[in-house]
Amino acid sequence: MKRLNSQMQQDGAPLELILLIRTLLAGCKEISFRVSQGALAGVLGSTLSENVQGETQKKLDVISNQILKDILKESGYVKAISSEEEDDVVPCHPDGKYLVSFDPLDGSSNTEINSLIGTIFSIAHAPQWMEPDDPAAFLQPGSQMVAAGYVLYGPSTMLAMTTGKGTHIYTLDKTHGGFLLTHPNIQVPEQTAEFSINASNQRHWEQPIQNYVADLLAGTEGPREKNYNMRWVAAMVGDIHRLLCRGGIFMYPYDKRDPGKPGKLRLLYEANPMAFLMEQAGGLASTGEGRIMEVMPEEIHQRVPVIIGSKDEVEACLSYYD
Ligand SMILES: O=P(O)(O)OC[C@H]1O[C@](O)(COP(=O)(O)O)[C@@H](O)[C@@H]1O
Ligand SMILES: [Mg+2]
Ligand SMILES: [Mg+2]
Repeated sequence: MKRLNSQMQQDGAPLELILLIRTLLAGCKEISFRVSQGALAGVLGSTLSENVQGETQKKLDVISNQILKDILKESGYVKAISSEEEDDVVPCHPDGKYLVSFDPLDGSSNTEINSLIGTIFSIAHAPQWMEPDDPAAFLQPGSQMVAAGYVLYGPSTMLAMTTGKGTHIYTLDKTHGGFLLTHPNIQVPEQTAEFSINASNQRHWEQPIQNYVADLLAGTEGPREKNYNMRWVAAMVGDIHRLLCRGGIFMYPYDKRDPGKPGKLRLLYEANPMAFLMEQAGGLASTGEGRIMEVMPEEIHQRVPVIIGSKDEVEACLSYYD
């Protein structure tokens, strides 16, 4: 079975990017071990401190963030980091060629119930003019990413990654510690009968999503003339993994609760990397108004609405916005 290294070489990734990704994944392997220890490691539960987004941090969030930060700072390949768990940009090496954005632990409320969680990351070039502590360099559209992916900590630890030449899924062989290519060049089915949305927010949704979901729920008696099933992992990383494996549509739409928060998910380290993976697998990723990867970020923790998944179904959803 092919190893991660040879697939990245075959896809034409430059050596320094390959070395950076290997470093990042060494951190993820350590997170995978910590996560698998669960309550035994004494790492679960809340620290009762709040992160920049006002959510209570779980200890594993803090630990995962520290692991990735330390390993990337020491590597020399990275000029600066932006992380869900850091208020500001973290300066690294002045000569580092890359910028890394990550959500160290996505779906962290799932840690308490031993359910799916993961790390999401995106990598872009660091401009030469940039000072390592300057957040401005992170404000580039997702179309500038050179690599993106996630590591899913489930019954097995899996990596989904793209360097712009297709999306590949690897499985961590825990006997020797390497990621092996188990699902090369995946293609998301264009059609689906499965959708994911947190329906408890329904009263807050904007009208196009209200109308679209109502038509899905109407099943064979409605205009879509087919019955849909619903799935919700409560961790974007788990929902997107299901979509990559068998298709579907995932939505965290704009809702009317707080005009300052256009959606829940963060552009740099949640929406953009998932959009890159999805597009490279033949799917689509939109805000409802345009392609996620073309959104120009205004700040590093910016939130965006997300409509992502099987091509025909995302297009059907977007037709409600016309
Ligand atoms: O079920 P909810 O509360 O609507 O939120 C679920 C969403 O929140 C998130 O967990 C946010 O990620 P974090 O755990 O990194 O804050 C997404 O992964 C997920 O899709
Ligand atoms: Mg998250
Ligand atoms: Mg998180």
